[in-house]
Amino acid sequence: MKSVIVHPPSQPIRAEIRLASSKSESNRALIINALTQFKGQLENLSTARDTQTMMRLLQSPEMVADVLDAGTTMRFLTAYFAVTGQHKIMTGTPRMCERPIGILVDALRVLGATVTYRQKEGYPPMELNGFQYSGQNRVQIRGDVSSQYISALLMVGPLLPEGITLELTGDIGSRPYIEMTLQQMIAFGVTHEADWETKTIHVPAQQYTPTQYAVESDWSGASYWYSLVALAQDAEVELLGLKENSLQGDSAIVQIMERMGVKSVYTKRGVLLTKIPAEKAFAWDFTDCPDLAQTVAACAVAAGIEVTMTGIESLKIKETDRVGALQAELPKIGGELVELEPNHTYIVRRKMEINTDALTLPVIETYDDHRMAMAFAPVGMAAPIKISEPHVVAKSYPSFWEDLKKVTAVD
Ligand SMILES: O=C(O)C1=C[C@@H](OP(=O)(O)O)[C@@H](O)[C@H](O)C1
Ligand SMILES: C=C(OP(=O)(O)O)C(=O)O
Repeated sequence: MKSVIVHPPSQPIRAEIRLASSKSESNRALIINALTQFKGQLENLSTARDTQTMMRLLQSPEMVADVLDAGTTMRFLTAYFAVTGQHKIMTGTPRMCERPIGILVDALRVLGATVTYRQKEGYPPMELNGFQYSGQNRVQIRGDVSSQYISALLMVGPLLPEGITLELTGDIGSRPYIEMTLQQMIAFGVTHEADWETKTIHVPAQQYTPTQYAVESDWSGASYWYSLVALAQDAEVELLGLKENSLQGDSAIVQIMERMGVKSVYTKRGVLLTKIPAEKAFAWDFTDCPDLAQTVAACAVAAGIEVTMTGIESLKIKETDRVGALQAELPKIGGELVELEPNHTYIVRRKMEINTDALTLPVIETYDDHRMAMAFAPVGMAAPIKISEPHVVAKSYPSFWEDLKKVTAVD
């Protein structure tokens, strides 16, 4: 289908939604379980394409590992195949081949991996050609480009003869994802010492213990439901399978949405979202939760809330340049994302009322980015909205449109 239209609901929304499970947790669990020779038992793995791709490539005897557009799959598998000495060619979609990987490859080379770039230095595709431990287990690595490089190295760290010591340099982005990695390693019996003052993480050499591990629902996917409740006239939604003490940093959506008009109450089955009054303006730092930025930006414009956003630099190297994509698409719903301080502080706000004329509906382009589609869909609660290339959601939340159809018309 080329596009879908999301219509405002014709009646109050009362719904229970079983979310997709977290692709971040799933992809870590799969790598770690592979390092137990697949002896553990993983439950509730995500149906996300990124996770399905990870499962397929972990089992595949083929030399070419095509990760499609899955960042974690590319970064985690590169470290896994490199350190386990497998001969592989790592590649992906054209966009994946524009997403940098040099920082991870440099670190793997320090440890003893043989890696060659097949096209452009620092970017996929690359060829992995064996591993011989260099005797050097202390690696300096930038923390401000992608935490996925750090997670990838931590997970293979216990296999190295002397473990691994990572010294993170610069600011640390997406830190909760690093902590998620460390917590999942603990769940499989692997210990570490992390000193966040000196930004040093040490994982001694040791073995993973096969474990039964159940993946939580996806808080990033939950964020679209929060936005929907914020924007609908009358809505109560229970999201099943979420926990108060989550490993996922995107559970910060609870605090953000408390300011945008949604109250969260944890239930036995998940979390119940209800409406409360919203603030008119507030500031939020997205350094720890970059995947929430698009949800908040689209919701802010539709709700008429002014949000000062920082910590969104990493958005430029994700599935698309998400800052550019928001700047191109928000004006179609009457909003703008303005850069106040170069590459640092942005403001997102409404400039004019949303167009509700069915004949001239705004068409939101999605740039092969699942989060562009899902972030703009809830705007349909306020006025009809057309979303282009809706199939993009398959990357993380394949049943998104079916779930949305439980509460409103989508055609
Ligand atoms: O480790 C992970 O599972 C992820 C880390 C984040 O990426 P960065 O570390 O590149 O910000 C996040 O944006 C991505 O969706 C998933
Ligand atoms: C950035 C994302 O994923 P990845 O980096 O794993 O492709 C995302 O899911 O928003």
